[in-house]
Amino acid sequence: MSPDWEAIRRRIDERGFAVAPAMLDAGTCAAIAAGYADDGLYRSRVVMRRHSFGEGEYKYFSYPLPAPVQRLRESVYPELAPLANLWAERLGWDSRFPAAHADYLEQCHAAGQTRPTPLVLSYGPGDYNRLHQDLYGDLHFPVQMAVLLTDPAEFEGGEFVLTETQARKQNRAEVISLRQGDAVLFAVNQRPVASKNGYSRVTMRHGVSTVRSGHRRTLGVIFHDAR
Ligand SMILES: O=C(O)CCC(=O)C(=O)O
Ligand SMILES: [Fe+2]
Repeated sequence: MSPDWEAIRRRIDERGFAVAPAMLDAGTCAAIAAGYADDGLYRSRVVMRRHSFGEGEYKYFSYPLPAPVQRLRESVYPELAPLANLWAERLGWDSRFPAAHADYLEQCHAAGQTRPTPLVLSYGPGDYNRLHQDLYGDLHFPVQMAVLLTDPAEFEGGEFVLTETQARKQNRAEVISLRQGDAVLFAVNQRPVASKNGYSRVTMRHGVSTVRSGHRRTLGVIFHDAR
Protein backbone atom coordinates (compact mmCIF):
# COMPACT_ATOMS: atom_id res chain seq x y z
CA MET A 1 0.00 0.00 0.00
CA SER A 2 1.47 3.34 -0.94
CA PRO A 3 1.06 6.24 1.45
CA ASP A 4 -1.47 9.01 0.83
CA TRP A 5 1.08 11.67 -0.13
CA GLU A 6 -1.53 14.34 -0.63
CA ALA A 7 -2.66 13.94 2.98
CA ILE A 8 0.94 13.72 4.20
CA ARG A 9 1.91 16.96 2.44
CA ARG A 10 -1.14 18.69 3.91
CA ARG A 11 -0.29 17.48 7.40
CA ILE A 12 3.37 18.57 7.13
CA ASP A 13 2.19 21.94 5.88
CA GLU A 14 -0.28 22.36 8.75
CA ARG A 15 1.80 21.01 11.62
CA GLY A 16 5.38 20.72 10.43
CA PHE A 17 5.39 16.92 10.55
CA ALA A 18 3.53 13.77 9.53
CA VAL A 19 3.91 10.04 10.00
CA ALA A 20 4.11 7.87 6.88
CA PRO A 21 3.35 4.34 8.08
CA ALA A 22 5.27 1.25 6.97
CA MET A 23 7.82 2.87 4.69
CA LEU A 24 10.18 -0.09 5.22
CA ASP A 25 9.25 -3.69 6.00
CA ALA A 26 10.55 -5.42 9.13
CA GLY A 27 13.18 -7.43 7.24
CA THR A 28 14.63 -4.33 5.60
CA CYS A 29 14.63 -2.49 8.94
CA ALA A 30 16.49 -5.39 10.57
CA ALA A 31 19.01 -5.57 7.72
CA ILE A 32 19.78 -1.83 7.85
CA ALA A 33 20.04 -1.93 11.65
CA ALA A 34 22.38 -4.95 11.52
CA GLY A 35 24.48 -3.20 8.87
CA TYR A 36 25.49 -0.68 11.54
CA ALA A 37 28.32 -3.05 12.47
CA ASP A 38 29.77 -2.96 8.94
CA ASP A 39 32.11 0.04 8.86
CA GLY A 40 32.67 -0.49 5.13
CA LEU A 41 29.20 0.99 4.50
CA TYR A 42 29.94 4.32 6.20
CA ARG A 43 32.07 7.42 5.63
CA SER A 44 32.21 8.47 9.27
CA ARG A 45 31.18 7.69 12.82
CA VAL A 46 30.11 10.34 15.31
CA VAL A 47 30.23 9.78 19.08
CA MET A 48 27.59 12.23 20.21
CA ARG A 49 29.11 13.08 23.59
CA ARG A 50 32.27 14.48 21.95
CA HIS A 51 30.21 17.21 20.29
CA SER A 52 27.71 17.69 23.12
CA PHE A 53 25.02 16.32 20.78
CA GLY A 54 23.76 13.89 23.44
CA GLU A 55 24.72 10.29 24.21
CA GLY A 56 24.86 7.52 21.65
CA GLU A 57 26.43 7.41 18.23
CA TYR A 58 25.67 7.53 14.56
CA LYS A 59 27.32 6.79 11.22
CA TYR A 60 26.90 8.50 7.86
CA PHE A 61 26.66 6.18 4.87
CA SER A 62 29.15 6.46 1.99
CA TYR A 63 28.07 6.56 -1.62
CA PRO A 64 26.75 4.40 -3.15
CA LEU A 65 24.04 4.13 -0.50
CA PRO A 66 22.64 0.66 0.28
CA ALA A 67 19.89 -0.06 -2.27
CA PRO A 68 16.88 0.31 0.07
CA VAL A 69 18.20 3.61 1.43
CA GLN A 70 18.86 4.94 -2.08
CA ARG A 71 15.39 3.84 -3.22
CA LEU A 72 13.70 5.47 -0.25
CA ARG A 73 15.60 8.75 -0.66
CA GLU A 74 14.93 9.07 -4.39
CA SER A 75 11.30 7.93 -4.20
CA VAL A 76 10.21 10.14 -1.28
CA TYR A 77 11.93 13.33 -2.51
CA PRO A 78 9.56 13.91 -5.51
CA GLU A 79 6.56 13.58 -3.18
CA LEU A 80 7.95 16.37 -0.98
CA ALA A 81 9.34 18.69 -3.67
CA PRO A 82 5.94 20.39 -4.37
CA LEU A 83 5.58 21.23 -0.66
CA ALA A 84 9.20 22.41 -0.51
CA ASN A 85 8.50 24.73 -3.42
CA LEU A 86 5.34 26.05 -1.80
CA TRP A 87 7.33 26.80 1.37
CA ALA A 88 10.18 28.36 -0.63
CA GLU A 89 7.68 30.73 -2.23
CA ARG A 90 6.01 31.60 1.07
CA LEU A 91 9.35 32.11 2.84
CA GLY A 92 10.65 34.29 0.01
CA TRP A 93 13.51 32.00 -1.01
CA ASP A 94 14.98 32.54 -4.50
CA SER A 95 15.58 28.87 -5.18
CA ARG A 96 13.11 26.22 -6.35
CA PHE A 97 13.53 22.49 -5.98
CA PRO A 98 13.70 20.27 -9.08
CA ALA A 99 11.27 17.36 -9.40
CA ALA A 100 13.96 14.63 -9.36
CA HIS A 101 16.35 14.03 -6.47
CA ALA A 102 19.31 13.41 -8.80
CA ASP A 103 18.89 16.95 -10.15
CA TYR A 104 18.73 18.40 -6.65
CA LEU A 105 21.91 16.53 -5.68
CA GLU A 106 23.64 18.07 -8.70
CA GLN A 107 22.83 21.50 -7.26
CA CYS A 108 24.20 20.45 -3.86
CA HIS A 109 27.35 19.04 -5.42
CA ALA A 110 27.92 22.18 -7.52
CA ALA A 111 27.67 24.19 -4.28
CA GLY A 112 30.38 22.03 -2.67
CA GLN A 113 27.93 19.87 -0.68
CA THR A 114 29.14 16.50 -1.94
CA ARG A 115 29.12 14.21 1.09
CA PRO A 116 26.15 11.87 1.68
CA THR A 117 23.98 12.66 4.70
CA PRO A 118 21.79 9.53 5.20
CA LEU A 119 22.75 7.99 8.53
CA VAL A 120 21.98 5.31 11.08
CA LEU A 121 21.70 6.34 14.73
CA SER A 122 22.22 3.88 17.56
CA TYR A 123 21.12 4.40 21.15
CA GLY A 124 21.42 2.24 24.26
CA PRO A 125 20.22 2.72 27.84
CA GLY A 126 20.73 6.34 28.98
CA ASP A 127 21.31 7.63 25.45
CA TYR A 128 19.46 10.58 23.95
CA ASN A 129 19.74 13.13 21.13
CA ARG A 130 19.59 16.85 21.95
CA LEU A 131 17.24 19.06 19.98
CA HIS A 132 18.98 20.08 16.76
CA GLN A 133 18.67 20.85 13.06
CA ASP A 134 20.46 18.96 10.29
CA LEU A 135 21.88 21.82 8.25
CA TYR A 136 25.10 21.04 6.38
CA GLY A 137 25.84 24.04 4.19
CA ASP A 138 24.11 26.87 2.36
CA LEU A 139 21.63 24.58 0.62
CA HIS A 140 19.01 22.64 2.45
CA PHE A 141 15.86 20.81 1.48
CA PRO A 142 13.23 21.89 4.06
CA VAL A 143 11.80 18.46 4.99
CA GLN A 144 13.64 15.34 6.19
CA MET A 145 12.67 11.84 7.25
CA ALA A 146 13.55 9.44 10.05
CA VAL A 147 12.53 5.78 10.03
CA LEU A 148 12.38 3.72 13.23
CA LEU A 149 14.35 0.53 12.51
CA THR A 150 13.80 -1.17 15.87
CA ASP A 151 10.57 -2.76 17.06
CA PRO A 152 9.41 -0.39 19.85
CA ALA A 153 8.74 -3.46 22.04
CA GLU A 154 12.54 -3.74 22.31
CA PHE A 155 13.14 -0.43 24.12
CA GLU A 156 11.56 2.01 26.57
CA GLY A 157 11.77 5.79 26.32
CA GLY A 158 13.62 6.97 23.24
CA GLU A 159 10.71 8.95 21.82
CA PHE A 160 11.11 11.15 18.79
CA VAL A 161 10.54 14.76 19.89
CA LEU A 162 9.83 17.87 17.82
CA THR A 163 9.66 21.44 19.05
CA GLU A 164 8.47 24.57 17.34
CA THR A 165 9.44 28.13 18.22
CA GLN A 166 7.44 31.07 16.99
CA ALA A 167 7.87 34.79 17.66
CA ARG A 168 5.92 35.98 20.73
CA LYS A 169 4.76 32.47 21.64
CA GLN A 170 6.01 29.87 24.06
CA ASN A 171 7.52 26.75 22.51
CA ARG A 172 5.37 23.78 21.56
CA ALA A 173 6.55 20.16 21.74
CA GLU A 174 5.25 16.99 20.10
CA VAL A 175 6.20 13.42 20.91
CA ILE A 176 5.80 11.14 17.92
CA SER A 177 5.04 7.45 18.36
CA LEU A 178 6.40 5.23 15.63
CA ARG A 179 6.13 1.55 14.85
CA GLN A 180 9.01 -0.34 13.27
CA GLY A 181 9.31 0.85 9.67
CA ASP A 182 7.21 4.00 10.15
CA ALA A 183 8.73 7.27 8.98
CA VAL A 184 8.31 10.67 10.52
CA LEU A 185 8.64 13.49 8.00
CA PHE A 186 9.38 16.89 9.50
CA ALA A 187 10.60 20.41 8.85
CA VAL A 188 14.40 20.67 9.00
CA ASN A 189 14.59 24.32 9.98
CA GLN A 190 11.77 26.76 9.28
CA ARG A 191 8.28 26.47 7.95
CA PRO A 192 5.77 29.15 7.00
CA VAL A 193 2.56 29.69 8.96
CA ALA A 194 -0.19 32.03 7.81
CA SER A 195 -0.19 35.30 9.70
CA LYS A 196 -1.97 38.65 9.42
CA ASN A 197 0.11 39.95 6.54
CA GLY A 198 1.23 36.88 4.67
CA TYR A 199 3.40 34.23 6.29
CA SER A 200 5.63 34.14 9.33
CA ARG A 201 8.30 31.62 10.25
CA VAL A 202 8.17 28.79 12.73
CA THR A 203 11.54 27.29 13.67
CA MET A 204 11.58 23.56 14.32
CA ARG A 205 14.05 21.30 16.08
CA HIS A 206 14.07 17.55 16.60
CA GLY A 207 15.68 15.14 19.04
CA VAL A 208 15.16 11.93 20.97
CA SER A 209 14.25 11.54 24.65
CA THR A 210 16.38 9.32 26.89
CA VAL A 211 16.25 5.59 26.19
CA ARG A 212 15.41 4.02 29.57
CA SER A 213 16.10 0.43 28.55
CA GLY A 214 16.90 -1.61 25.46
CA HIS A 215 18.40 -0.45 22.20
CA ARG A 216 16.99 1.76 19.46
CA ARG A 217 18.21 2.35 15.91
CA THR A 218 16.93 4.83 13.36
CA LEU A 219 17.58 5.57 9.72
CA GLY A 220 17.82 9.30 9.02
CA VAL A 221 17.23 10.44 5.45
CA ILE A 222 18.27 14.01 4.74
CA PHE A 223 17.78 15.14 1.15
CA HIS A 224 20.61 17.68 0.89
CA ASP A 225 24.24 16.58 0.98
CA ALA A 226 26.92 17.97 3.28
CA ARG A 227 29.86 20.24 2.81
O1 LIG B 1 17.03 8.87 16.20
C1 LIG B 1 16.13 9.64 15.85
O2 LIG B 1 14.95 9.32 15.83
C2 LIG B 1 16.51 11.03 15.44
C3 LIG B 1 17.24 10.97 14.16
C4 LIG B 1 17.79 12.27 13.69
O3 LIG B 1 18.16 13.16 14.41
C5 LIG B 1 17.87 12.41 12.24
O4 LIG B 1 17.51 11.47 11.52
O5 LIG B 1 18.28 13.47 11.79
FE1 LIG C 1 18.70 14.87 13.18
